[in-house]
Amino acid sequence: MSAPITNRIQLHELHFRPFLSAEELESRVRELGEELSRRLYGGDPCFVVMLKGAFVFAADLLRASGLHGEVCFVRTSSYSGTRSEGQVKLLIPPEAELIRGKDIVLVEDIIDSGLTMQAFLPMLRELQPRSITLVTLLHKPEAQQVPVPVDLVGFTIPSKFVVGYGLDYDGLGRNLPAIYQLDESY
Ligand SMILES: O=P(O)(O)OC[C@H]1O[C@H](OP(=O)(O)OP(=O)(O)O)[C@H](O)[C@@H]1O
Ligand code: HPA
Ligand SMILES: [Mg+2]
Repeated sequence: MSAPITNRIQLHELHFRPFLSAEELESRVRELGEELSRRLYGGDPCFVVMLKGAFVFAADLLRASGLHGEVCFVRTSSYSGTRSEGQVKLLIPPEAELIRGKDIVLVEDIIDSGLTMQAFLPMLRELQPRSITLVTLLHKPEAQQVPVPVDLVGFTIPSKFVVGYGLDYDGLGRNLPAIYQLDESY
């Protein structure tokens, strides 16, 4: 039998404590979906989802928004364990023909140092979208090293490593239905 989601968990050598419950996530994602739908009413949206971390959030957000539009997946990578390596690699680029002239909803799971968005936004702008609305589930303002034009934030959180609901520690934890925070007392 699997452990209840309210308990502490261990991924590899690190311990994590419960931080945001599945119910809190569901309710905030519903609000974000409604807000997006208000902002983009009458627009011509295309959702750009940042893999891998944003896949769970995006699945819920897109359904909550009720908007019609294509979905495009992009993959960047910079994290090794709990640290950004600084160098942002574009592993899966966006489909240019889905971006040009569209109102892009850029879906991120987390803005931490800001380096991923700092590297990716110019690449996206080069494809000439009509507009970009950047939505992130989590934002760590105290960890941010560079400015990022964020439009919608689910939760502003402290500068501690988190996992679950799409976010990983070294590949694990993405399928947890709630979000957990690193417990450094172990
Ligand atoms: O603001 P930053 O410090 O750049 O961090 C945010 C980015 O880091 C994570 O991606 P990661 O590179 O770990 O890839 P993943 O989504 O596949 O886990 C996360 O999903 C964001 O895309
Ligand atoms: O806190 C985090 N958790 C998981 N992945 C991340 N990528 C940037 N910050 C984080
Ligand atoms: Mg990651």
